[in-house]
Amino acid sequence: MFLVLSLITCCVYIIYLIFKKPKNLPPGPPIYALPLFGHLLHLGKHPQETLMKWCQQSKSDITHCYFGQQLVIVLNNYSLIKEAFMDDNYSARAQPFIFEEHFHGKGLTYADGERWLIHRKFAMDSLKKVGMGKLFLQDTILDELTDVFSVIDKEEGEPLNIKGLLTHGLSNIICGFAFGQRFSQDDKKFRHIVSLIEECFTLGSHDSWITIFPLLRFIPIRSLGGNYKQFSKNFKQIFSFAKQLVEQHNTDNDGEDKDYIDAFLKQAKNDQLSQKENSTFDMDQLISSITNLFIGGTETTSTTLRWALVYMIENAHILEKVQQEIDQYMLIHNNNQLYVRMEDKPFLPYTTATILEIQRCGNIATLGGSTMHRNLQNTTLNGYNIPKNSYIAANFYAVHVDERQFTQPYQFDPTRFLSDDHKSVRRPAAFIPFSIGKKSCPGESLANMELFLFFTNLVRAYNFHVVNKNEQINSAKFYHTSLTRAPYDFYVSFSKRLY
Ligand code: HEM
Repeated sequence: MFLVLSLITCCVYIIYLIFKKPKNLPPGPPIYALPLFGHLLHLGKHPQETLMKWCQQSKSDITHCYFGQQLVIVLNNYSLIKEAFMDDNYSARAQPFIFEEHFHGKGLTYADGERWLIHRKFAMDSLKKVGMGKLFLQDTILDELTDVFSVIDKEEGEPLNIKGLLTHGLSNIICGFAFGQRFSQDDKKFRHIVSLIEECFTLGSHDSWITIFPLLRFIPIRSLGGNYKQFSKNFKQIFSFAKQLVEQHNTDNDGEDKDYIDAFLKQAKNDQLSQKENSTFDMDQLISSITNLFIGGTETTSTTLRWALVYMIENAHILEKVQQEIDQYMLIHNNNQLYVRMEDKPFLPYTTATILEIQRCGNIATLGGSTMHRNLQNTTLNGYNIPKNSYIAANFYAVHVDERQFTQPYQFDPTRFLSDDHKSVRRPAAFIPFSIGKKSCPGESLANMELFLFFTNLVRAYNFHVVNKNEQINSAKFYHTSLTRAPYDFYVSFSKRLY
């Protein structure tokens, strides 16, 4: 009898936990949350688009839903995202199982509180010292571009999937200036690591079965484990690559810090010598931070550049205008210069506006990667209660197609970023591909430099086309959403331009 009563009590308690709902939450979606699964099964292939639709249906820019049992508050407009992300209360990171399991709250992206504050500042300061955001870094980027061009030249006329090539070049930039080592395009081991990162971006997803039922990973049935096993295997190899970077580092350097690893190891030594209690400068923290910077600084920029190719192929008249602007400017002002450089940027407003429009339409930041926040205290937003430890999802996609901010948002039109006389660039506040607030992307200045130098020089040097245009390229359909919103693989052939 006692056993039966205990069982009934347990069941009632579990049902209570499943159905208990905090009071005065933002409106919910038009679909009921399923026990255990929440709304995950209804999010579809492109969650940010579904969430935007749910917001529109509930006529509210803020809604709630459940990823499994986890309450998620979705912010669908710029002012709500700004209000939340400027507030320290929202500065913690969501910890989906697949990341928590690998980072254990260490590194830059998945650390919280004091640890995150210390290491975010340390990383920003030391990366700035070695070049991030500084003009001299462009020479490193242009060296990498030279290598990318030499591979394109070898393949001239042949269909080429530029993804691996771009990702390799961009990883090398962060590896070279931040970690003190670069790898040639022929380096098979590095190529392999880069391909693992690319694969992680496709495999990692917030809505896998493992996220809802982490214990499933112990059941040896492949379909239940989903992509998790491969994702985890890849991550372990990337961590071990980061470890090698540290081990191969020359630690006898007492002079100027040459890179981020140098600066970190020196700080760790100082903390040890001064017997600092609770120092967070340990090996796990270093390896996790390197992995965050390496992964964060690689696929994101490469995916944006692949969107650039997609939009330029779809909008040939815009590509022509960009090429004309660059050709005319370089012919008159910098005829002897091999490459377009950062100093030329103010004189290329149409080209710069085109890059911004590629970022707005490409919308690579999704909810599945490192973009969801978590609030540390119970609070209110827009008059609604936001319980402590909710996941806060900024729907950047919804912001960038919000008609109140961008007229005719589904049209690819760089002139929206130009002043009335088309002579300078204007950036509306609601353009936030790198997010806003204290947790916004620390790699923004590096990414902007890479995008400008890679894009301008690529379209100046080459024309490109797809062999099977109709089948392969379609910005409205031809993409997948996982850790980033990225075009499917496609092949283009390049031909050299005369300029
Ligand atoms: C086009 C390229 C890029 C885009 C669109 C992008 C976008 C973003 C976004 C939206 C976030 C989340 C911000 C938030 O939580 O509010 C983020 C975080 C982050 N990004 Fe980027 N990113 C790019 C390139 C880079 C690069 C080049 C690096 C490396 C230097 C990098 C490193 C990181 C790191 C470490 C974080 C986590 C920051 C933290 O939690 O404090 N990203 N990025």
